[in-house]
Amino acid sequence: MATDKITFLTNWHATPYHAPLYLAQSRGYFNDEGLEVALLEPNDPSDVTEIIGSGKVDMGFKAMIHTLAAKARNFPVTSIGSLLDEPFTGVVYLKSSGITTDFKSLKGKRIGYVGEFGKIQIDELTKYYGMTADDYTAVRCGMNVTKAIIRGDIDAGIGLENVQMVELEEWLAGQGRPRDDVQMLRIDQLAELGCCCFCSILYIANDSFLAANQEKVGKFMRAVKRATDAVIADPAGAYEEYVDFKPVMGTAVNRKIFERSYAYFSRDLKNVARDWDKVTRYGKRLAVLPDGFEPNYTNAYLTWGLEPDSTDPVGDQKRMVDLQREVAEKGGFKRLEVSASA
Ligand SMILES: Cc1ncc(COP(=O)(O)O)c(C=O)c1O
Repeated sequence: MATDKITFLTNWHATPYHAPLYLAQSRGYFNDEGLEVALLEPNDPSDVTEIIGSGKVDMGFKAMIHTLAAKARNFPVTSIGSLLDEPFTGVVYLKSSGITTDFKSLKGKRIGYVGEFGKIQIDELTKYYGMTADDYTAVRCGMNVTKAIIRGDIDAGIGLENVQMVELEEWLAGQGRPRDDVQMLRIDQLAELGCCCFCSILYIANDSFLAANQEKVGKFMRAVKRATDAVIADPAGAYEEYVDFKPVMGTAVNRKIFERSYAYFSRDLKNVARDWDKVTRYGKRLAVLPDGFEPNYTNAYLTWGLEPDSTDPVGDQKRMVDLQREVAEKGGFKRLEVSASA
């Protein structure tokens, strides 16, 4: 039996930064485009590209590095747009762990990672800091990195500034401890990448599905763009609707995660060519991608005006640090005005 429904697998269990996807469903934006969409959640985030690449599911969300690696491993997928642009990712630790801003302080520590690539990234970094992969213990944690830090099972773990850091900040506050006891060693800075684009979260599609359903995919992207516009225009209202649809979003921690994710939403959903070039080079450096590998993305399904690329991506990152610090301290919804050429 066949179904006309588009199946869509998220990169993580339902999380606050998935708001545009769920809003497109709850407001009927998919239906307005004549689409029916089944939204699915993984239990192991490392399954996602394999499931989509093998055609068991049509579309989904995944980070850039995983999307590139999927193609290299013969799970053919293509990114057709961006959900989150460059959310800061790194080794998240509590000051009490003895870890400092010096990478070498990871020596002898237990570092949690989600699925696979976190370990590959840390292993590669150890070389630059005169260490080897045996100088620390890598612990695979799946979606439980925050819990493992709280339980003391690991000394630090790979996470996002707008998710795991927020969870730990709120846990610390609940214990009467200062929120800034949680810190991050940013992987992009340690690896001198100049952007956190390897962790940009993308809309991806199975290549055969894409080839056979171009019009449908264009409609899908129109629906999520409409929802993204709605989230950016009225984040508080959009979030209330998300809570109605997914009651688990209604916690204080999830509201904070949403505030901290707001600045990272891509407004035009564009795949940024410069970022793909950088991460393709990084993937080759990590030996995850072969020489001559061509990145798998297209903006062909984004049928609205795309914004010009930023003229100062490094400056944008610095301003983003300040903006996120302000949001962490004061709350609210703030976005960066990106410096773009006219
Ligand atoms: C968003 C995101 N999650 C998780 C990871 C860690 O990768 P893995 O889940 O394969 O360990 C990365 C690595 O870049 C990432 O960008």
